[in-house]
Amino acid sequence: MRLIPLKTSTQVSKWASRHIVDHINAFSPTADRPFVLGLPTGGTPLETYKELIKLYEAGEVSFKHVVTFNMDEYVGLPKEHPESYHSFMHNNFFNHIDIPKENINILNGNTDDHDAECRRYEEKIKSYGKINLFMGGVGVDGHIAFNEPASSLSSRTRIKTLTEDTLIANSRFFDNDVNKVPKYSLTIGVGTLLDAEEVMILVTGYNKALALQACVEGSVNHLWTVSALQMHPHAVVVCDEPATQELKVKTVKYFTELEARAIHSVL
Ligand SMILES: N[C@@H]1[C@@H](O)[C@H](O)[C@@H](COP(=O)(O)O)O[C@@H]1O
Repeated sequence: MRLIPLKTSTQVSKWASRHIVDHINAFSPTADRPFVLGLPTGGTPLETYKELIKLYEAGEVSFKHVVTFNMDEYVGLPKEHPESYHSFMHNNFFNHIDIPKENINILNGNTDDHDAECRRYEEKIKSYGKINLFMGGVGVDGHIAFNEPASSLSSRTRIKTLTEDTLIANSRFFDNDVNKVPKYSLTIGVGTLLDAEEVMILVTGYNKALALQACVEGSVNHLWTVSALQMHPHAVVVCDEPATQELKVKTVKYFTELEARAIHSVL
């Protein structure tokens, strides 16, 4: 695992966006050989999406031959609802770049047959071979996508019940009314995520410090599904200083020295 310990969340977004753009450009995608990018929602990646749009506008990257798969979607929330992950992704990213509509994949949380929809999603990912780079965030309780505590670390795309903690955390997007937050989601599994060629997780803020500790220093444990990243051959965790407050000084020093050049690139 690589840990990139940066100072601020702005640096995290600059590092992450540059990392994505460099990967896409190094891949030289074509219509027949697209770059496959996994994407998250949430507050954390918002700045990274803004940076990616800036890099697109500056002519540094094109998304014409990029295919995307989103991590998750609420069940039963109309696509047009302002807080659906469909709306989030279009408003904050897709509407501002040159990605063709047919290259965008988001789980349909409004189907009658959730299992069939999840199978379809897994098969569509497989039809491209693999996801080249999966970006993600992490929940306060260490969940990745909507793989809540005690999710199987070999899980695939499926329906999940959201925990009370997640309902409370996400109620900030629903008038602070926990009753308005959908109770279920469709989400890629931990196994689906681990199949990606590379996984990059963004962790910012004090409230994510325990999740970062579990991810980097804890043992692999289904109660902190983010810890499954330790099993991945190419996992990169990009964090700001507040998120490191539960890590050992030794851990932070170790990665800071190891990643001095990578850290310097955004200072
Ligand atoms: N399903 C999403 C996750 O993919 C996201 O990582 C998490 C944290 O969101 P935020 O970045 O807003 O803290 O929220 C939701 O639960």
